[in-house]
Amino acid sequence: MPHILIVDDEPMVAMLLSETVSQEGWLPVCVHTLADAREIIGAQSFDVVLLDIQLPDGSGLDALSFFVGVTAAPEVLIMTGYGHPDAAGLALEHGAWDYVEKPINIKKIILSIRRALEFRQAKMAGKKRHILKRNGIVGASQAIGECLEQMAEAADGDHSVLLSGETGTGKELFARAIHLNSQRAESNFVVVDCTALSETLIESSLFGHVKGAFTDAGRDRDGLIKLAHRGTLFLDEIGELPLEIQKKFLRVLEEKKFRPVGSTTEVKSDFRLISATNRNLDEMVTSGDFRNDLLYRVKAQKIVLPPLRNRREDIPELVSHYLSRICRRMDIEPKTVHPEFLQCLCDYEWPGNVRELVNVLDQVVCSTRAIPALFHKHLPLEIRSAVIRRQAGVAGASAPSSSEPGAELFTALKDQKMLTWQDFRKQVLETVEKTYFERLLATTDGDIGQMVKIADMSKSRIYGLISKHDLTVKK
Ligand SMILES: Nc1ncnc2c1ncn2[C@@H]1O[C@H](COP(=O)(O)OP(=O)(O)OP(=O)(O)O)[C@@H](O)[C@H]1O
Repeated sequence: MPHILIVDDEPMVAMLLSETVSQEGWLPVCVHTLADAREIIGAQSFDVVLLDIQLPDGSGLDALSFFVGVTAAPEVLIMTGYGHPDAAGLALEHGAWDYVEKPINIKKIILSIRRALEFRQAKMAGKKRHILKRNGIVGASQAIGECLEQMAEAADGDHSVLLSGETGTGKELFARAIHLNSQRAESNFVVVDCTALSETLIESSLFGHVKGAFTDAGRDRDGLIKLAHRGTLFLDEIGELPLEIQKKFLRVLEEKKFRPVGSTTEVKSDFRLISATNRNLDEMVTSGDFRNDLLYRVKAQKIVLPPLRNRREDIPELVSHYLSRICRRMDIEPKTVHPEFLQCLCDYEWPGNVRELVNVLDQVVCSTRAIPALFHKHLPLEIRSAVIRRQAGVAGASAPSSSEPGAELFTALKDQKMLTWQDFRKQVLETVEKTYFERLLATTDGDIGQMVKIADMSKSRIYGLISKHDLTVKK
């Protein structure tokens, strides 16, 4: 039910308006000062405000910018004294929906409120359309935010989109999200895995065939392109399409019609194309393995999905999202996660990106079904040792000269003052970590932007390590 705020200091006018509004089935609230209006609008949302100009604590006109500036701002109807055309014009210029002159003509004001409500409904419906369905895309990093913006832009249009990125970065997930948010969402999303189609089958899979077109063609069959009519065709790993098929597919893209294998008649399909690749198609064009004219057609918009190691700050959210999902699926209690477990996941390089992370979590949950808390030792050995090797790589890079922290540990080793391997490793890593961040601070003069770039780590993690070792920029 629409909520109407009436701001008028004349009790008779306020009462009359309130009764009229109620009779229309709308909910009125009356206040007599600007201060009260400001207070109530901060606490409750209204669809329309009927605002008098002359109020005991100021001018409605001056307060107009406040009303039209609040979140989910109401439509404002200014009530002016008779013969104040300037005030009416000013009100409209400053964002009022309409103005009515006093003394109030009930019919006129009801009509104006109705129109304001209709306009508002249409405006809200338009806004709702643009609220993105994330389709399970997790992450709040700047990199993912930029991809979501590009996804929204793609969903708004009907042009071809090329998604590129390493394996497991979410190309198919984003392709589905574009489709779901597009005007084609009600029709099919047809996936064509170009790596899974054999060269002999690819043509009939894409274009369909008629009965008798080849030995096994016992009946007519529609191809995937036809299935995508009015919907979206998703060509996964488009770089794998044989050159001969690329040529035929280019024609389909240009003319939106094609001939099924063995047929003499052309078939039409109105589909939107989204393609994905983890190969460099520009290089494939140079080497003659991909047609330039096709590339030009498939990448009206290109979205590059970042590898997980470049957005490590999303790892904790991904872990929590997938852990609860996996536990739900396996019908087991949710698990808690020890900081060291999470740290190790954040430090790993993730060559297989989110897919690899999901598989690792699956593996961990399977092997710890009855254990409620996950620790570092529950992670697969290859992940733990890869992280250690990576950190030791950093250690190697900052190989200790005798004047640097860390050097004494190596000297200790040379001098045969042996520690246990655990203690030695821990000390080396701690010292090397400190040395690395000391150097990083000195090299960048404490510029966090540069540190993020050089270390390839998130701001929060860098700040965390700097504070752990109590470091400051050395002048
Ligand atoms: N940002 C993300 N948020 C949540 N899940 C993600 C995200 N990115 C990828 N995934 C998950 O990772 C797995 C792999 O994603 P997807 O298949 O979309 O990757 P891809 O880039 O198409 O991989 P490939 O190139 O190997 O086909 C899926 O389970 C997907 O749901």
